[in-house]
Amino acid sequence: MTAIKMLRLDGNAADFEKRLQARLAWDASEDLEIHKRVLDIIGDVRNRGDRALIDYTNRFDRTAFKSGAELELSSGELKLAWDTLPSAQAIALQTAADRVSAYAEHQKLQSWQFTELDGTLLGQKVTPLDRAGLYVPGGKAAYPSSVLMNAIPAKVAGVGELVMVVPTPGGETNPLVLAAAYVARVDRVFTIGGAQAVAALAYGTETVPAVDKIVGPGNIYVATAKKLVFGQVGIDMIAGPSEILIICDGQTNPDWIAMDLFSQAEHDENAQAILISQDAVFLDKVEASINQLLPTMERADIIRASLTGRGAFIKVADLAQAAEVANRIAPEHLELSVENPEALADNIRNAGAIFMGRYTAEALGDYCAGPNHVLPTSSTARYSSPLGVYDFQKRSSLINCSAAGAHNLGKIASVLARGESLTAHARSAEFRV
Ligand SMILES: NC(=O)c1ccc[n+]([C@@H]2O[C@H](COP(=O)([O-])OP(=O)(O)OC[C@H]3O[C@@H](n4cnc5c(N)ncnc54)[C@H](O)[C@@H]3O)[C@@H](O)[C@H]2O)c1
Ligand SMILES: N[C@H](CO)Cc1c[nH]c[nH+]1
Ligand SMILES: [Zn+2]
Repeated sequence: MTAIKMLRLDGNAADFEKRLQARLAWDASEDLEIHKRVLDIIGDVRNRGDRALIDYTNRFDRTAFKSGAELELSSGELKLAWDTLPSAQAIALQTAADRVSAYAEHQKLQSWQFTELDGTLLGQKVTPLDRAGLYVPGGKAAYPSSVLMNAIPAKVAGVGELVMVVPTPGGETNPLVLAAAYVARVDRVFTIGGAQAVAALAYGTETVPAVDKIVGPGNIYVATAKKLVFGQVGIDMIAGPSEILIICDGQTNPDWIAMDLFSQAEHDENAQAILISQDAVFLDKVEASINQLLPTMERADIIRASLTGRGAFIKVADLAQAAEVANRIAPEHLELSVENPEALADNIRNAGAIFMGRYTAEALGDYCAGPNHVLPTSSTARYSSPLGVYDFQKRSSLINCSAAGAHNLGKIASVLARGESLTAHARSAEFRV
């Protein structure tokens, strides 16, 4: 096995910015081809409904479904999966679900209103979505934890109906995924994936009900489909390959840091794992740990491809510069493996989730710490936030004018409406003055 040599970047080099951006760039060379293929799939599912859904599912997931009804799992199947789960798994799943739920309760938006002096009431009414679609990835790996992370905030928000889709390659259902759907009280589960599942959720078929919003991560076909159906339905975000950025002061066990980098690299050949330190000798030690630990990993090939293709070690002058670089990268996950993580966190503006201190492995957040693991990737943490209860709630403005309020506001509206030459607007307001 050839040793991995991590790409080294120097934060003070003249070409640093250029080299960093090149490393962060997400290869979009195939995008147009995939875009076209996904558009075709969506169009076909819209036109032919279940028939197209079944054809694509059988083709891409190597299944042999004949009718739409076969695509749905019964509530009995979900319960059976839960009832027959080994007790250690059942306890872990339930504990994780309880923690995710307790955290989500803090995120609930509440309706509010206030009354003005003339008796006019203004406010905002918060309403859960009627029906949400949850995409749970299932191509290369099964993700029971993603079931919890997507479904629980929706339930806490009070969504009327939760419809989950998950591909079952080769027709194999994953018991832990089904048990997670049971624990999270998902209402309906369909064994479909990819762009065809997203299209079915967006437009509905004879079997799959159309939803109001689709959430959840997935591969490039899923992400592209979500982009294309946006507008017909809401979407949470376009989640790209997993990312981890670690800032370490050089005092954490290098094996821990190497394994934390592996933890996200093992998701995908395109996952991104980056380490920043002011200590060049420590970077060497972590590289040695990587090479020592890699042969012990089950997903060594994926980790190797990820680290060599998209990983990097960045040497900076000090932790202040490390924070600056992290803000530019705006990673999905940021570990602050330093002596005083609170002080460093004060300087962080852009990150999906911040894991503070040497003991806070990112993996804990993936499963059971409580915060959601569906997070903004590809630098989108500059402007977006983790999946949460608020993604399943919408807001309506409330206006209830008293007679006095209608009089006061009517005069203002009239002037502005006439300024826009919108006479009906003006007269509608004036009638009440
Ligand atoms: N951000 C997060 O929170 C999070 C969580 C879990 C997983 N992930 C990511 O989600 C992704 C999951 O990807 P996956 O592939 O394992 O599962 P997936 O469920 O996203 O994709 C599988 C589906 O892709 C479709 N597909 C495969 N090849 C195709 C082709 N040639 N043409 C058309 N459709 C095709 C098939 O329909 C298949 O059902 C990974 O990148 C992983 O890192 C992210
Ligand atoms: N790290 C992933 C999000 O990037 C979530 C996950 C699920 N299972 C393990 N990890
Ligand atoms: Zn993970």
